[in-house]
Amino acid sequence: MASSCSLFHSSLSSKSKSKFPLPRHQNNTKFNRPPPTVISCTSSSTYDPCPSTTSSNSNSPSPLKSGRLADENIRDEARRHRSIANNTFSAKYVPFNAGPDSTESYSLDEIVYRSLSGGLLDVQHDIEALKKFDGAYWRELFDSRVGKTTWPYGSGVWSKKEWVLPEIDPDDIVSAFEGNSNLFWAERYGKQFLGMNDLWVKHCGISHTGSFKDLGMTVLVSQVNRLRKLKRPVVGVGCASTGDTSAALSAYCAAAGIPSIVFLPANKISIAQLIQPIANGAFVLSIDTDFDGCMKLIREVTSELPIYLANSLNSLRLEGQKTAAIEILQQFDWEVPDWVIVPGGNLGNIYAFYKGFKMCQELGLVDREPRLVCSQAANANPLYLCYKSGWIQFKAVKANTTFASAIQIGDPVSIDRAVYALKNSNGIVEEATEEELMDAMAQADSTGIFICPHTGVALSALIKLRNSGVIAAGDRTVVVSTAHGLKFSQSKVDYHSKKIPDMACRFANPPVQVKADFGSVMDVLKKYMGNKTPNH
Ligand SMILES: Cc1ncc(COP(=O)(O)O)c(C=O)c1O
Ligand SMILES: N[C@@H](CCOP(=O)(O)O)C(=O)O
Repeated sequence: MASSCSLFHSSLSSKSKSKFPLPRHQNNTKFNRPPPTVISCTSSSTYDPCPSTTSSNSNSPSPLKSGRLADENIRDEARRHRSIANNTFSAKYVPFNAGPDSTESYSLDEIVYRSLSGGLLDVQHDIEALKKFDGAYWRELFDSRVGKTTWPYGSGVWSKKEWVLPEIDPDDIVSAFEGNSNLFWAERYGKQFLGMNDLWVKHCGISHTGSFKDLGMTVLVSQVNRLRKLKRPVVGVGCASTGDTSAALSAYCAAAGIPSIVFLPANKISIAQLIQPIANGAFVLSIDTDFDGCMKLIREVTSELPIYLANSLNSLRLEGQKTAAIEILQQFDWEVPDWVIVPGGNLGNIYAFYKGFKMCQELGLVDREPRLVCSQAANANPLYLCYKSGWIQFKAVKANTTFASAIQIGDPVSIDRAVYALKNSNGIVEEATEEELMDAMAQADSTGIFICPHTGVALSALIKLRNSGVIAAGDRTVVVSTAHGLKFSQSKVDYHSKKIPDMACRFANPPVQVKADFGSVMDVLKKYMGNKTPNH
């Protein structure tokens, strides 16, 4: 979108003591409540998902107040505890939605993105091993790790490590303690604009690089770190991006000292997004095409060169992203909301949410799943069109320019995953015009939220479903905010400048130009205050 900001020429411009040691799954006993004892370091056949503070070395320096030894950092500490852990959980790649007869599978240490038939892959966990622990066990384990700095559980993703990458050594993990993002009650927005009392925004954009992509990228880059230590041929990690995947990839790679290569569609992402990989030292290619063109190129390149593919075609990413769903349940004290609304582009995230909710139900943490809504920009709406055809026909589209630039995607790689997630959650797909999404963003911002345009797309879906009565006033509804509004400030500048062609910008709030003298300022303020009533 062209920038027209004449109005803005000035300054607008555990150390947790092992709470749950020694589940007795070796003899198949279902472990309902954590026993009160502390883990024994001599027990070689036990698994301690939550490391204790007990030192395995009696000659070690005495613990600091924090429980860490005097010369230890948090990684050292995790390493010391690792000797007492015997991991019994595992995961592997299988063809996505494979039938019960399929025997095709791959170790997560293999470099593979597609099944033999060319279809998508999925990370399949050993659910039977996880089921040896009941829902109460998992709920309490996950709850016990929130708000700590214990490596790696201080991360909202790695606090669910057993369900994410159970076999990775904590020493290989690359984490910025992502996740644990704010789920906030949109009280005024809900009441004023939608007559709702139980509307929530899951702020995944309040994150290390400003979007939900951090959740998946910590997992992918950690696995790459492991692969490189295993001497697998991975010289660098690459992605095509509309700006958020590239930001996350470059940051996590930079933290681990791994080269990153990003393919960006020239002039189609925000300045804030563009500068992120540049600043993080990625090799940035600005390519004269759109995202779908970049995606095609990176797929070709990664099949020729030892560059590991970091887009969500790679199912590892979704293992991290699914933790946002688990987190939502956790934040509601394991109560299930009625609706979760997610903006969709390449369509990995809607499946990740489905998978997170599904695992919680399957493993007994909750008894049902929410209904999912995926919302697209009308200018890039292939999933919406497929839904409207009764799921009969999917056709890629040429994505047109949208203020929701991170979802300007016409040929989503995870279309099959998205259709599966929506069909199995009694889901709905909606779309939003440019005016709808920008108005929704402006209204939400006016209640103090400051969302990105993609979240405006999700809110537009909510508005439509409320107006049609599909979502009821009392339904507990979560809108997933996928990126930080500050990454997309130019779209807000354009809107509040009222300079967007063919858009009324009904909720614009342009600044008032005023002379630098007391009288002029007083005149303007009196006029402004005359319209307000005192609120006693
Ligand atoms: C900010 C933002 N919101 C939503 C999405 C859509 O996520 P997905 O591609 O997983 O559908 C993306 C990326 O595509 C994004 O960057
Ligand atoms: N919005 C994404 C598009 C690519 O999605 P991915 O999840 O497949 O990496 C981005 O920011 O690049």
